[in-house]
Formats: sequence, structure tokens, C-alpha cells
Amino acid sequence: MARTIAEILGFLRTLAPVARLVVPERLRPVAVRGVTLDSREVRPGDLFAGLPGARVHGADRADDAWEAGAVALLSDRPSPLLPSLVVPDPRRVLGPLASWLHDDPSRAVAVHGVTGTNGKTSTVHLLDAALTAAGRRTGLAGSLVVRAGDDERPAGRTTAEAPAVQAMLARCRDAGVDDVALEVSSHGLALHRVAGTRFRTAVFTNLSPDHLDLHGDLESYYAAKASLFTPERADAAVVVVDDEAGRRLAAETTCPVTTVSTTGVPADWRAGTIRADGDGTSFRARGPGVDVEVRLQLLGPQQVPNALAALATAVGAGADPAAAVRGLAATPALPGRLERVDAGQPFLAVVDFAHNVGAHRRVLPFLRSVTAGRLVVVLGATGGRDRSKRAALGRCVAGLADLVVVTDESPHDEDPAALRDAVAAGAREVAGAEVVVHADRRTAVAVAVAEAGPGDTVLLAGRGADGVRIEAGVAEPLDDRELLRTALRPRVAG
Ligand SMILES: CC(=O)N[C@H]1[C@@H](OP(=O)(O)OP(=O)(O)OC[C@H]2O[C@@H](n3ccc(=O)[nH]c3=O)[C@H](O)[C@@H]2O)O[C@H](CO)[C@@H](O)[C@@H]1O[C@H](C)C(=O)N[C@@H](C)C(=O)N[C@H](CCC(=O)O)C(=O)O
Ligand SMILES: Nc1ncnc2c1ncn2[C@@H]1O[C@H](COP(=O)(O)OP(=O)(O)OP(=O)(O)O)[C@@H](O)[C@H]1O
Repeated sequence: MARTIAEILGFLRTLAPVARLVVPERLRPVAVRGVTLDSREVRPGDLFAGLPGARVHGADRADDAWEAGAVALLSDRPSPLLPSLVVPDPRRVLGPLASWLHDDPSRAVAVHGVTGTNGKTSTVHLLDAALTAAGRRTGLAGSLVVRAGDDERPAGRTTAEAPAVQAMLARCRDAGVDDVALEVSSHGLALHRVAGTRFRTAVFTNLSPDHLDLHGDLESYYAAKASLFTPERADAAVVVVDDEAGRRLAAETTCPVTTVSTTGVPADWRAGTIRADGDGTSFRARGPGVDVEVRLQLLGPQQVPNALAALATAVGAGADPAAAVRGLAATPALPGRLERVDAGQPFLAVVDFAHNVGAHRRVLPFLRSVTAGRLVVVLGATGGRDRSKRAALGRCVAGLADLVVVTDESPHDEDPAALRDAVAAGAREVAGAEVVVHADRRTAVAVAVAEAGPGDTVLLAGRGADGVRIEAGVAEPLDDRELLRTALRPRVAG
């Protein structure tokens, strides 16, 4: 991908006419071989994008980038050390630039971007399975994994930074991939991580309060999601219209739109006769020219809109409906998404990534429906994220469970006690709620398991398959599935 600085300046001027090149005296610009936005990840020959952040301005790390071998800077200010491409908003141009440097991979593969508060990971995996069963070669990028053809890597976060997104799409193209299912978080949209990507389909699952620390209010959160659904970015839209935001988006988008409903709202694709139990989920899917029974291994009716949106997207992309349905049926339980942990105990034990009210409102009524006895939920809140949702989470869960065990999650730089207090205070607002607090997550899980008997359910919520807990800058391995399995052992032995 080697390009001269003059070529890059020419490209940047198509995006930002005021783009200029500032070359320190006695320096001669050399060709750029890659691009990164973190000085700690610079490789020799890279263009270093020094972006303004919440904590530091990347341009202030230009000396580290230079030492690591960067050959140029892209920023809103020049550096005395490096030939500098200066634009007013470097984050905004980074995606298109990275795409251009990789010869625009999203023009060569069909990218299906999935956004929404909940269900993105599930939907990209279902879509990937549907397309694969229909004979397509696929790539997938989401919270759990990043896979380009046979090249599979662990995911860093839901939506990677722009240079990584474009590099992944380029790997897909080079591996002969036809379709990529890409998770698009609202952070990804607001921070322009998928800018420069051409989407074949933009998929919307739902919207409920979350991430308001970044977006400020629900309207801005909606606007961030809706920004994907324009003809400038996407050829077509698939929108679940089960909630108000979906109905609004379907009405507002100027992309050709296919609607999906699981609640009886009129739509192009509809789900009926939904059955969900402890072994799986089934429903009847009706769409244009399609009327088919769908059986999922995945637990919970919240997977029905995800699966139907995946089916509508796959069929819209040319997949054979019957093959796509076989792919949905073959999708195994997803790590940390209502994942059963079975150690032989006489009750249902599950780990789920529910970490907002929208998710708990879907998942807890389902768990109640398969629970003859008591529903016990272990709950916490992650630090450094949306403060406004903590008490609401406690209130919501206490209203739907029989016993709430409040505990630590991943406090990051916050006081763990304050996080617990916020959740517990919300839970205790519910009249008659049974709420206990155990700071240590292992102890909390052990208490929940000790409380459970035949016919009960224990839900360990909030972290899903996340394998790392962070407190005060210190990371320790912590896997909720392991935690629950360990706590269940004595119950089985006993
Ligand atoms: C809140 C948020 O999203 N923050 C993002 C933001 O960080 P920031 O503004 O704090 O960055 P900063 O630390 O001030 O640094 C500014 C710039 O200097 C660079 N830098 C910094 C230090 C250094 O030594 N060298 C250097 O080059 C950084 O790479 C950055 O480009 O810009 C950084 C890159 O420019 C991102 O890495 C960072 O994401 C952080 C890691 C993050 O955790 N984000 C999460 C919340 C996130 O994106 N989550 C969504 C999913 C949410 C969900 O659905 O649950 C996701 O898509 O994963
Ligand atoms: N369609 C849905 N509606 C409401 N809740 C859902 C839906 N699908 C999944 N959930 C809930 O959201 C949790 C996260 O699911 P999933 O990982 O598929 O979503 P996500 O949008 O990728 O989340 P994140 O971006 O935070 O990783 C699940 O564990 C479940 O509790």
C-alpha cells in the first residue's frame, strides 16, 4: 500500500480542501507503508494519526511515534519531527484514508453492518452462519472474534479503530471473501471508526438507553445509529420495527428499507408462533415468497428479531432462504449470551451479557417463564461507563427477580463500593425486593448458587464472555462461566 506524501495530500484534499503539508526543515518526505492512530503500535514506515482524545492529544505523542519509525503525521497540528498532513478533523478523514490506502476493500466485498443497543453480536453470528450455509465465503468482526476467511483473531472491542477495520476488510478481500458481517457500535459511528466503508446492508436491531456518557441523550444516541442508514453509506437497510426507534428509522431512512417485526407490527418479514424454552427457540418466519419454520439452538425470544433480521439480510443479499435457515439452526450457543452452565446441578444456571435495562427486560421474563421456583440474579455495574443506567438496572432487575445479589463487575478507575451502592440503591427502591450485597464476585456467585434449589434459576449477568476484570489499572483474568461452574461444583458433589 506504499503511497507518497504528495499522493496522500492529494487524496486528503478531496475530503478536506484545506488539508496542507508542513515539512520541517532538512526533512525529505518518504513513502508511507501503513497507518496507525496509537504511537505505541507504530511500525516503521507508518503514517501516525495523532488524534485529539478525552485524555491526551495524540499529536503530543508524535515523538514516540517518530522513535518507533513513523514517517509522517496526520493531525490538526504539525509536528517539528515529522512531515505533517494537517486537517481540521483528522478522526473524520482517517477511515476514508485507510480505505483508500487499502484500495477500498468494501467495494470488493459485501459488508453488512449491524447496529443497535442489543443483539449486534448475536445477529452477526447468525448472519454469518446463514450466509455460510448458503455457500458464501464469509468474514465476521464483532465483540467476540474477528475472522477474515480462515484468519481468526480475538476481538479487541466491538468495532475496531478505522485502520484496523480497513485492514480486516482488505484481508477479507484478499482471502476471496464474499460477505462480511460487521458489528457497528454507536462508539464506532460517533468516533468515525467505520467511515470510508461502503455497506451493502445496514441492519438495525433496537434502541434503549445505554452509552449516554458518550452521546449525552437518547436523541443523539439515535442520531449516531441512524447515521449509518443513508444512501451515501449503505445500499439497503434492514430495520427491526419492534420498538419506536426502529419504526422511526424505517420511516426516516432514505435507503431502500426492508422491515422486520416479531410483535405483530406490519412488516416485510414477520415472526409468529414464537416458542422459547430451556432447550432452544423456534418461530415461523414469513417474508417475501418465504414461509418457513426456524429452529434455533440459542436461548430466549430476544434471539428471534436477531435471527429474523439475519435471515432478511441474507436473503436480501441473494442467499437461498432454506439454506439460510439451516445456517441459523446450526448456530451454536454464543459465548456469554444466555449461555447455560451445566455441572449436573438440579436447576438452570446461565451467564448473560445483559448490561442494560433493554436487555434485562427481554431476558428476565423469559427466564421467569422457564423457572418454576425462584429467579436469582447476580448483578453489578461496570465502571467508566454510563452512570445514568446503574440505579435503573438495579430497579429493573429487582422488579423482575426474586433475589438480587449485587456485586462487583469491572470497576476500571471507579470506586467499586460506589458502583455497588448505585445498583443496590436502585434495587432497594422496589417495594418488597430481596437485595443482598457481596463485594467479591466469587462470593456473590457462591451465595446465589447456595440459595438455589430444584426448579430455580441463577443468572450471572453483566460480563458475558469478557475474560478480563480491570480495577485501578490492574487487569486480572475473570471469566463468569468459570466462576459459575466452580460455584456449582460443591452443589453437585453435595
Ligand atoms: C470512550 C472511547 O471510546 N474512547 C476512545 C477514544 O479514547 P480517548 O479519547 O480517551 O483517547 P486518549 O487516551 O485521550 O488518546 C487520544 C489519542 O492518542 C493516542 N495515544 C494515546 C496515548 C499514547 O501514548 N499514544 C497515543 O498515540 C490514542 O490512540 C488516541 O488515538 O479514542 C481511542 C482511539 O482514538 C479509543 O481507543 C478509545 O476507545 C476506548 C479504548 C474504549 O474502551 N472504548 C469503548 C468504550 C468502546 O469503544 N466501546 C464500543 C462498544 C460499546 C458497547 O456497545 O458496549 C466498541 O465499539 O467497542
Ligand atoms: N434483540 C435483543 N433485544 C434485547 N436484548 C437482547 C437482544 N439480543 C440480545 N439481547 C441481550 O443483549 C445481550 C448482548 O447481546 P449481544 O452481544 O448479541 O448484543 P450486542 O449489541 O452485541 O452487545 P454489545 O455491543 O454490548 O456487545 C444479550 O446477552 C441479551 O441479554
